[in-house]
Amino acid sequence: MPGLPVLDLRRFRSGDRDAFLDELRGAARDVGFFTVVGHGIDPELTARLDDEVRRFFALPIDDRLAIENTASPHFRGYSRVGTERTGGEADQREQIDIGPERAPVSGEDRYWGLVGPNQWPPALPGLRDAVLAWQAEALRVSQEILRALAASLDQPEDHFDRWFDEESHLHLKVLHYPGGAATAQGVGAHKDYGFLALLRQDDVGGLEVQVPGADDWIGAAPVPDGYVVNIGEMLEVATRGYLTATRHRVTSPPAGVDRYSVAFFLGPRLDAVVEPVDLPPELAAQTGDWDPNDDPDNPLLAAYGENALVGWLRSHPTVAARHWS
Ligand SMILES: O=C(O)CCC(=O)C(=O)O
Ligand SMILES: [Fe+2]
Repeated sequence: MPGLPVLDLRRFRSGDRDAFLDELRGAARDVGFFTVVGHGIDPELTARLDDEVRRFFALPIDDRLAIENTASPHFRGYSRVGTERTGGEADQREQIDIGPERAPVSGEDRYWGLVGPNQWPPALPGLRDAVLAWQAEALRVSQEILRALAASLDQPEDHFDRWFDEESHLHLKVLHYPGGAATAQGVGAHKDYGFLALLRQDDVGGLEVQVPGADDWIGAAPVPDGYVVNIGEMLEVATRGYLTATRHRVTSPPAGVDRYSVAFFLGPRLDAVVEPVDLPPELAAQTGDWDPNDDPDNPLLAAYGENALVGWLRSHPTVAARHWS
């Protein structure tokens, strides 16, 4: 089974830059997924993160439920196996949703209600530190990848930078997929919103990607110290479909095997409205008749915040009913 393309990020700042950008553009268009090595994230930091994540999911259920997301109008905190839904079906994973550490704000548009504090587990004080340190590194690496993508489309490197100030809507998920779950749907098929996602996965496997134009799914095989990167819907919109937000899913591990992952989503400011990238003519000629609203179940809306909120309301109905009705 072919895996994902592997790209060494160090080539972006080297004499090999042009060849790297060609490969990056090809991977981001043809697959929408690739594995990045040469990212510079300290393996000791990653090991500390992995350790805290495993400890969290090993806590007694009451300690996990102490930060249940139903207490948070901002969709932050823990959710039990089966409570998150994708494609109308329960996902067989438990998780913590974490966002930027900020106080609530008010604003005319309802999506400002997504801004607010995180919940951290009192029973595991080390988790906060490890997650926030890793989040800063994930932000650094994903912004570097976004700059490389901009350059690969013949734009100035800093083309997207203005959306990513201190109010950017970053999102991180700490995930556990238990083995032998009630169904094979670890997480159902979906695309990610935002610009990019960066994923730390263990060596179990189970992430599968539906390459555009193909019906079958390919496994995103784990690469030691590699991070899986995928294109989000905002980048697909911004490039009129030149870059591809690819559908993906996770199949539950077999009985007796647990899978852990941490996903980081690079989201812009909530009020960011994506403007089309002025693609060079030879790339624009390949976008054809792309239509942002061709999927009626998943309309791509103009303001990022509205797009994000629709996703949250759909995937967490209990939080939606309690805080957003
Ligand atoms: O856990 C994974 O490997 C992927 C998770 C994912 O796709 C998501 O949460 O959006
Ligand atoms: Fe995803």
